[in-house]
Amino acid sequence: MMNASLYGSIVRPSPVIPEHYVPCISPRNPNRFRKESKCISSRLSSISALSQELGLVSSNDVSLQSSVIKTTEPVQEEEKEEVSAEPGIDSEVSGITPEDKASGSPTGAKKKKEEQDSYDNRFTIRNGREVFEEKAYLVGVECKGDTQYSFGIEESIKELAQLADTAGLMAVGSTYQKLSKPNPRTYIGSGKVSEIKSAIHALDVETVIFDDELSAGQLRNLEKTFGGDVRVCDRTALILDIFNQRAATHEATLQVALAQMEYQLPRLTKMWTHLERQSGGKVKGMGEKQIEVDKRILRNEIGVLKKELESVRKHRKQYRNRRISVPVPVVSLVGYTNAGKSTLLNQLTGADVLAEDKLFATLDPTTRRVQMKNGKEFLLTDTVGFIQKLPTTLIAAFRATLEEISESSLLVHVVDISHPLSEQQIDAVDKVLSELDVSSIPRLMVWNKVDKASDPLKIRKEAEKREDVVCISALNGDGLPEFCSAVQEKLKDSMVWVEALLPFDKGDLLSTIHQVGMVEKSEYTEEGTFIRAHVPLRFARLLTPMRQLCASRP
Ligand SMILES: Nc1nc2c(ncn2[C@@H]2O[C@H](COP(=O)(O)OP(=O)(O)OP(=O)(O)O)[C@@H](O)[C@H]2O)c(=O)[nH]1
Ligand SMILES: [Mg+2]
Repeated sequence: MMNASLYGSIVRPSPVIPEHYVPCISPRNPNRFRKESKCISSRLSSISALSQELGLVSSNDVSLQSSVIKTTEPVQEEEKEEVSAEPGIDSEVSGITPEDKASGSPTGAKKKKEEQDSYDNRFTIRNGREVFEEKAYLVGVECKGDTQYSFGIEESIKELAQLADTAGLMAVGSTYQKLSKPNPRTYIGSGKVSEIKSAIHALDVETVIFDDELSAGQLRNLEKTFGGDVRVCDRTALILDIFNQRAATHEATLQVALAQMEYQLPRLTKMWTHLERQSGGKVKGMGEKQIEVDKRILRNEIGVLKKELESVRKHRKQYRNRRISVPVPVVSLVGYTNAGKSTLLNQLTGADVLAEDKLFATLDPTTRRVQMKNGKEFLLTDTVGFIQKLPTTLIAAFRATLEEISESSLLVHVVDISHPLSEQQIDAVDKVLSELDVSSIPRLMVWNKVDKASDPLKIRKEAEKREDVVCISALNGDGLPEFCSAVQEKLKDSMVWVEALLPFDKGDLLSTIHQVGMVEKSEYTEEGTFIRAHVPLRFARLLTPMRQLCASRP
């Protein structure tokens, strides 16, 4: 069974794959089994399990030999290499050698016991599930002249560590490299590969996480070089894994499962490696056949998932259409993950959306009605947070959910202004928004967490100078009345100006106009009530006959 862990770790079975197909095995300890263990890597577990179930390859048949490191690939130009370790962690080789561990001496036995104890302590509860806290080593590359991302490499790796923590991994060290372009075989240069290999042994690393998306070949080459039981994954797989852990609704689960499978499809090369290794590299043809079978299974699964998603979305659309028939403007909260969107929704509506200091706390949109003191109201929708280098597969998978955003009357961009990288986070959010069809929707920017900023006064003064910025503290409620007024003002931008004469029997309509529109004049006449107001576009259509009535008024 031990070799099953080779296939990467454990993902919750996709909705279409029966649970018993997916082996849940604690890494590096064949005696520990966890049924719903949710460890890193969205790679291959379900597929390999399926293949085994079908008798295509047996995990028991796969023998693991410790791989010999051969870094024969051409050396990539390495302009500057820098190593950093997490605070308190030395990325140099530590005192304990594998030989010590294996020794049967009394100190060896004591060490072994300590190791077992610390191993046991690494099972923690994340997102309501027990996960094994794998030791992860983080690797980044800064490409010279790459202006695509405004985050610096160190900042990006810090964020990767946060993502790893959210996923339930323990980052034990990190390193990065500045290159003119990534190495096509191993992403990083061969010198850096060797350095990471040393760190893996010294720190007992189980997973190496790269800050950028790796190709199938790069993943395979790195795994081969690092050795059989070290997992290699990238930022995308990590984010997918977090989403997989966090998905709470049927639709989110389906979306994430689909994104994971689409991510896996071009990376299905693992079987080939195993089969090749199994018989001394002479079964290439057979391995390729195997991959084709796997790919076919995966494509079928993707087809089934897409169909299921379609039917779930139909239901949601019907619900949304029902909501649209009520002419209350919809305001969507967008922003970087952890900016405080859910906290704001909770404060304004008394909702109970999970808000916590972790990345991607929210995956599903939640909509609640906000009733203001002046009787006006609007609907507020909380959405999934964005992040720099957001995988395109994920944007595509969540497109339907994000459609909520494109149908809203106003976008409120929530910014964590206390964050040292708030400017960069704003850029990253704008970048994602530019990929969605929302450029015509008015926007309002909210600087949140002013209470946490080092100089709140300076921030407030800066905000005053700018148009469309409101300072708030969603946590303690500061600035929320100003926020609601700013929303009202902004909503005007998406409304149309009407003058209409409402017959007296249309009293309901009149009170709705007062509720959702901005009435400037309301005058009783002999024929009915004459009003001048800004109203939502959908509502203006309802008023068309009365507007004509007004136009024909002498
Ligand atoms: N000090 C302070 N903390 C805040 C404020 N608003 C939110 N927070 C904290 O920031 C963390 C993230 O808040 P969330 O509301 O979950 O953030 P989010 O934008 O919904 O995050 P995702 O769902 O991950 O995209 C939580 O620990 C909140 O308590 C604020 O105004 N001041
Ligand atoms: Mg949230």
